[in-house]
Amino acid sequence: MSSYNEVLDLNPSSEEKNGLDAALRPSSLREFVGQASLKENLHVFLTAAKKRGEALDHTLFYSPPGLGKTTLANILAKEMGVNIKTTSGPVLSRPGDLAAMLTTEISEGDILFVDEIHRLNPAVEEALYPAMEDFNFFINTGKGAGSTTLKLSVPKFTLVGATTRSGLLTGPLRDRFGIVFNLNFYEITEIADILERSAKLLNIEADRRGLEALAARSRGTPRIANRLLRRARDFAQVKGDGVITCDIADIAMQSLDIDAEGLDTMDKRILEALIEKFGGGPVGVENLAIAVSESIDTLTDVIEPYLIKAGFIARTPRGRVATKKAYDHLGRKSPEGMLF
Ligand SMILES: Nc1ncnc2c1ncn2[C@@H]1O[C@H](COP(=O)(O)OP(=O)(O)OP(=O)(O)O)[C@@H](O)[C@H]1O
Repeated sequence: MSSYNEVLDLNPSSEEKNGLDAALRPSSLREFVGQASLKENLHVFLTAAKKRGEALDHTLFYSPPGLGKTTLANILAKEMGVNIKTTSGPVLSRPGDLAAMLTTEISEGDILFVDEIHRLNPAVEEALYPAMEDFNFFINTGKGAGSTTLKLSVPKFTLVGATTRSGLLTGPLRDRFGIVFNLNFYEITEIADILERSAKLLNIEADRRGLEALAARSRGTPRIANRLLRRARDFAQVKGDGVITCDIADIAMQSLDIDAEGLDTMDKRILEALIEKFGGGPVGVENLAIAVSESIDTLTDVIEPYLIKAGFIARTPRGRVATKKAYDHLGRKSPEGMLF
């Protein structure tokens, strides 16, 4: 269990993914805010595939959690006018699970969305290669000398994979995706636009400055923004007149221990450890994780990407270092002649 602030914890429960996330998910590329060049390219690839009457090429989305990979997979299905079947790397534990899905639940042109695709079992991953390439699936039956291999044809489907880092995928799997997109953290104005849409859908009253104040603390991440919106609504109803204003946003964020840069106590503990225990670094991620009692995966995939993007931590070949911005943010004097 992560000790990370609940509101900022990016690993959503399945209730959240199927509940709030799903309710607020845009259903067309037009409604999807931000990621301009990705949208433009995706629009071209979708239109071309539709014109040719073919399935879309296998597509990989990678980004830190909560930036819209699942949303885009669903949009692809809607825009192509096909069905989507959703699963995840850890759930597809045996090649037989994949065979069953591809032969009974998927039709020509459909999308198979595999979240956390980097967590596929190697045997399933190997079975996936010929399915992606030639739409064949090989099943081994029996053992030893009596074993045979059955070849099944599967419908021409599109595999859409999602992962937090493309480097987590094996080379052979990555090479089989014709389309690969990285989603970036969103700008504050884009997050404020997303919040405006969410506020309308959830019937929440808010003014633009209030939404911008929330957006500034959302770590460039729509999932966090939508959560902060709901928490701020509680404060607006109890401490104000129901409208989320800048003041209400400030009160809500202070109560949740989220500072003006969107950092919480865990972020600050990481920066403090980096500066105090490791003299500002460089330090390996393993030692940093131990120092703050957090898992290496959560630190590298969930917490650190934003701290790097926001300029608090720099990654060097010798490890992580605290930047001048980190020293300033914590009110510490930075060493003379800092490089970052
Ligand atoms: N560009 C966007 N415009 C509007 N809403 C967005 C956008 N991107 C994400 N969201 C909203 O943010 C929430 C989280 O998005 P989503 O579940 O697609 O993220 P994800 O990258 O798949 O996360 P994870 O990696 O944890 O599975 C959803 O409610 C979604 O509607």
